[in-house]
Amino acid sequence: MSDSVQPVFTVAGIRGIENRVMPSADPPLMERAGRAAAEEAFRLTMERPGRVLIVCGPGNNGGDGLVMARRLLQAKREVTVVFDGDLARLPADAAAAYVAWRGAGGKVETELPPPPEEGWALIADALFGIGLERPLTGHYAAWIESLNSFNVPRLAIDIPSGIDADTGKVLGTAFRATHTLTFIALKPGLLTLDGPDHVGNLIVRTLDIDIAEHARPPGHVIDTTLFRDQLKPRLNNSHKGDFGEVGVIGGARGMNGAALLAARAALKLGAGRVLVSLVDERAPSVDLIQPELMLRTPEQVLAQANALAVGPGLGLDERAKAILGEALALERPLVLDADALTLLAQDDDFQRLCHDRSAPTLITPHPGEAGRLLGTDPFAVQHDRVGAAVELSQRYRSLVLLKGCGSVIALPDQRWLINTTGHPGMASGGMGDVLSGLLVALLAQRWPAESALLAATHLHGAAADRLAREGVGPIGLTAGEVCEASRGVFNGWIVQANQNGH
Ligand SMILES: NC(=O)C1=CN([C@@H]2O[C@H](COP(=O)(O)OP(=O)(O)OC[C@H]3O[C@@H](n4cnc5c(N)ncnc54)[C@H](O)[C@@H]3O)[C@@H](O)[C@H]2O)[C@@H](O)CC1
Ligand SMILES: Nc1ncnc2c1ncn2[C@@H]1O[C@H](COP(=O)(O)OP(=O)(O)O)[C@@H](O)[C@H]1O
Ligand SMILES: [K+]
Repeated sequence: MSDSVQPVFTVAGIRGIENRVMPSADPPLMERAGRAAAEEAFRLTMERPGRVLIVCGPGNNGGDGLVMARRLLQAKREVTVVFDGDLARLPADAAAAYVAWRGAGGKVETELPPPPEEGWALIADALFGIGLERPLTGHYAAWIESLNSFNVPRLAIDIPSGIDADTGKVLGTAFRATHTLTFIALKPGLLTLDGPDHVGNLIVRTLDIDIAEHARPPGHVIDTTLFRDQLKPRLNNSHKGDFGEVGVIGGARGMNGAALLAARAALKLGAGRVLVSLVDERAPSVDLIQPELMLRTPEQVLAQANALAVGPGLGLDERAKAILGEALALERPLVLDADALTLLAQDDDFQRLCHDRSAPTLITPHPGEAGRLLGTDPFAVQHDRVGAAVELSQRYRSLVLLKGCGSVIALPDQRWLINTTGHPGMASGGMGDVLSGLLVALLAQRWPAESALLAATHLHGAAADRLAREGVGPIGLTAGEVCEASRGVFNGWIVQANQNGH
């Protein structure tokens, strides 16, 4: 894994690093964290200096806030600290931070005071960090609701209070930050589910810890360096046979478009030839918008394609089952999406076939499909997206993409990655079909399965992000537009990856 790729740690992993580093850390980690938070406060209030409100909780997150407060006070800034915890039960570092704050002449409020006449210059949330262990209720919840109502910069220390650091779930209520300064490394909860709606601009401060020296990260954030080796310009002396033959099977009655979208996406991402089978006897025999596509029977597609995507709009009938069975028996890279996943979830024989394959299987469920595949429901999946993706990968011996806000990829060796491209404008019909098409195009071009899944996932979101920047969406963005834009983004990546002689 390249050094520049951002590591992601669960709470257990962060605690492990803390335990190894803390005993000999000089200056202590809390001093470093508080100083980093004070620096961020200076930056955020540069244009509008004024009184900073820091709300501190009963654990070490509160300690970070108290160090931050002391640093600001020592720099002659006006600071209001709110803390109503039990001094006797403060952890040692936080208790020391409290004593130092009082020693520096700092005062402590036990209730949220009204803002000064000119308003708060900044609100810092140091209530709860990675130690949150149950939903916020009572006065803490009321404080958070009140803090969220101020239209000023709102800085979360380590993680917005109320967000579960491992899952991104809101526990009760959660601070809505404009900025989050997180320590040591990223946590999954900042990147997936409700996290992204609460963190604002995300800043990581490692606190001068060389993480690689202390732990192997279980997760990473996807970026283009992870598949840069595959981003090669084509040789001049190439022909279409070099770029594979994609097969897409789906598109039952009323769902023709799903398979056509996937097939068009495969074409736009450079597959040499794209065969598509619409399992609807009355389907057209040509795609007049994209006549380059070759419409064939399922049998022809299964026989010919060197990588297959099965499922978009496939339906759930006997014919669909027969096609899925045959596709699983072929030792070629296989993307299963949509109805193929529902069929897989229902049938032990399919599951056995899937488990025994030696060619890569890539499954791309949304939380509903993932729930079926795991025998649970979408709520259980969303409750722990990373855990669900890893479990799916193990159970189905597949590479898994669990879609949604902060898509999670899990690999059979238990590594996982989170994708940060994309936006809620993508929550519209056909988006997943386009992703399947992008993915199968890379597989047909003989990309390794892992690189193909990372690249297609990242590209799909990056294309949607580019469109939104250009005013195409987020609202009203269509899957077909993402398909078109993916081509441009991908070609740009190839140019970029091959500059400077790489
Ligand atoms: N341990 C260390 O040395 C360092 C810790 N750091 C900070 O410390 C944080 C973790 O500290 P802690 O482990 O003390 O955890 P927190 O400060 O996040 O919170 C733990 C405290 O909150 C209570 N609590 C949890 N959920 C609650 C709820 N819903 N309602 C009311 N009380 C609740 C717990 O009983 C405990 O007293 C990190 O997020 C980071 O900000 C940093 O200073 C870096 C170094
Ligand atoms: N809120 C969101 N943020 C980021 N990406 C999203 C969001 N909602 C949907 N997407 C992406 O859009 C795609 C939707 O796929 P899917 O649910 O299978 O749609 P469909 O079944 O209509 O094809 C996935 O890649 C998903 O990750
Ligand atoms: K916090």
